[in-house]
This record gives sequence, structure tokens and C-alpha cells, in this order.
Amino acid sequence: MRMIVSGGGTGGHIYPAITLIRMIKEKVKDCEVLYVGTEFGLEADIVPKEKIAFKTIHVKGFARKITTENIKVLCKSIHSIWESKKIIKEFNPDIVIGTGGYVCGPILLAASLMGIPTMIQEQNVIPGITNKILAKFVRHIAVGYADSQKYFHSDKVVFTGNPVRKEVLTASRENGIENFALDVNKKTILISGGSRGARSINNAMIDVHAHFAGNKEIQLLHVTGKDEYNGIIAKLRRKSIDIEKVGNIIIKPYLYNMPDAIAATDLAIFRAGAIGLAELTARGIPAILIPYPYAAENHQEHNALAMQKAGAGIMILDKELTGKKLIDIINNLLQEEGKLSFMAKASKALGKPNAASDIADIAIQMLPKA
Ligand SMILES: CC(=O)N[C@H]1[C@@H](OP(=O)(O)OP(=O)(O)OC[C@H]2O[C@@H](n3ccc(=O)[nH]c3=O)[C@H](O)[C@@H]2O)O[C@H](CO)[C@@H](O)[C@@H]1O
Repeated sequence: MRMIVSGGGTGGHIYPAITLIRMIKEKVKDCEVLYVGTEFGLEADIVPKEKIAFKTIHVKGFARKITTENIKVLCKSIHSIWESKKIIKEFNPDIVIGTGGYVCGPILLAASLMGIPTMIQEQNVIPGITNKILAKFVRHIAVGYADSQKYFHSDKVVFTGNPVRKEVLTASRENGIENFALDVNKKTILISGGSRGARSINNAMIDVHAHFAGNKEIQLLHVTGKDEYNGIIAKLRRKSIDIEKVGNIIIKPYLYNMPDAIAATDLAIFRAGAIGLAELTARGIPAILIPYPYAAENHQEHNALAMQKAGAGIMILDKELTGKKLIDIINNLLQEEGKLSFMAKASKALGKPNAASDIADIAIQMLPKA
């Protein structure tokens, strides 16, 4: 079997693609994969590290209004369809899968026009513009949220949930606690602003750390994002918080073992990126969510609302976020008997741990019958 996969820009489009590739390779022997991305997206860094063959096309995203820049982009897009056709002819795939980001546009469009079976995966409640356009051409659309089915033709759309990497499902709490040298008797709060960190969450956390430093019941594992780490450490120092001494605060720039951290977590404070939320719900972890306010069509707020509506999360708007608000919510959740475990159950009920396997099955059944 030969398969082209495309998806790029942010981790939220790339990790689902990698999860699907791994899952399909587990299910189909002799599966040859080519990943198509752009040279400037995060995929150019992540995909070759996964030892997956990688090729690039030249394509840029559209601004959401008519500009001369957009006309240039349109010309580039036409060229990129030609580039895509060339790659497809050379690789000769049986199927083509897209996981979002504008790089998917030309490759999925070209494949569909060439009569090759295609599918896309949409992670967010509000679909991205590329997937909205591609939906008219592809054969199947697997969506992460029940609420986004309404944007697509009912004959094509399947609600599968978002693919979650296997390690998130298999990591054990004991290992997580051990790997981060956490205290087994304390509740763990994991704070993360997505793959690049979130300044407003980091800043609000300074007061939260000051409040809970040395607390006997909770411990805080705070992932700042690589660019923000030094600034946050300096701010904590100015508040005279000595992380070495207080014993219940861990600050990290980035986690390469996020599944271990999630496994050890009792409460998360997160942005509302779709894959981060899929990982939390796959493990049944309740969350305080602060959606990134500038995501396209404010889709993170809709992702967060879906979790809040189910009783699995509490949303705070970025413009209303303060340290005091976080402290009050944390105290309330920890003091109100049964509240956290009720939210954990609601989170687990939302989780779709089989999503990757289900999406892989849809892809595999598109293969031409031998
Ligand atoms: C700013 C923006 O538009 N972000 C979008 C991007 O999310 P973005 O890539 O920021 O966030 P997601 O939560 O979707 O995915 C982040 C991934 O990175 C991993 N991780 C993160 C931090 C870390 O230290 N270690 C680590 O491994 C997480 O476990 C997860 O697998 O794509 C998502 C899926 O389309 C969208 O919902 C988000 O709105």
C-alpha cells in the first residue's frame, strides 16, 4: 500500500497526521508513506525526525480579505497544484489523507481530481477554511467534534473524535509521578499553553505559584513554552519564590514526555487546542480552559465550550484571566467534595480513545479491492 499524508503549520495538524500514519502502519503491512508539507512549517522539523519520507510544495495561506498579496498567493496556489500532481504521479499513492493547514489544499485537490481516494480529518469545532473547501472534493471527512458534523455533507462526514497518540493512552500514573519526581500524596495540576506556550496563562500563573508555594495538598507542573521560560523564572525570582526550596512547583520550557505528565495529572490548566483537549479527555482529566482568542474564527473558544457544556471543563476568557480567578477556581474545585471526580467522569465520557484506530479503518477501506 502507498499513502500520501499532508498536514502542517502547527503541532495541532502535524501530530494527528503522525498518529494516523503510525496506526495505519500497524494495521497494514508494507505501507509506504510520503508526507507532503512546506519547508517553513513545523512539519519540516518534526516529520523527518519521525523517519517519514518528506517532500515540500510551495504554498502560502490566504489572508481572509481581498488583497494584492492574496492574488500572488492564488498564483502560487495554482503552481502548487501542478507541483502536487507531479509528486502524486511520481509516488503513485493508493490513498491521500489530509489533516488540515493550507498545505493540504493543493495536494488533496490534485489527488481528488486525479481520481485517487481521499479523506480529511478536521480537529476543531469550527472547521478551517482549507478543509471547508476540500470537503467538496474528498471522499470522507472524519471530525473531532460532534458539533462540527453540521458543516459537512452528511454522506461524507463521520464523527470519530480526534486521533490521540498511543503513549497518551498507555502512560501510567506511577511512571508519570516518578519521572517528574512528584509527590504521590498531592494532587497534580498541569499547566500548558499548547505547543508554543501562552503568555497570558504564564503571567497569571505567577500569582498562583506565589499563593500555592509550599502547599501540602497540591503540586504544580507548569510548562511555559520555550520562548517564555527564562522570563517566567525571572519573575518568580523577583517574587522571592525559590522553586528549589518550595518543593511543590516544577517549571519546564517544553515537555517531550507530555503523555507521562498527563497521566500524573488531576487537573489541567490549558489553552483549548483540539489535540491537547483530545489527550485530556482520552484520560478523563478535568480542565480549566483559557482559549487562545486569536485562533481562526475563534475556534478555540468553541472547543472549550464543548468541554464546559459537558461538565468536564471551566472556561475563562483570556481577557478576563487573572491569577486570583485561577486561585479561586482551583480552591473551589479542590474543596468541594466530589466536584473534581464528577468533572473527571464527564471528561472521560467525552474522550474518544479509539479515534485513531477508527479513522485508520476509514482510510484502509478506501483502498482499491485486490
Ligand atoms: C494557535 C492555534 O491556532 N493553535 C491551533 C493548533 O494547536 P496547538 O498545536 O497549539 O495545540 P494542540 O493542543 O492542538 O496540540 C498540541 C500538541 O503538542 C503537544 N505538546 C504541547 C506542549 C508540550 O510541552 N509538549 C507537547 O508534546 C500536546 O501534547 C499536543 O499533542 O492546532 C489545533 C488543532 O487544529 C487547534 O485546535 C489550535 O487552535
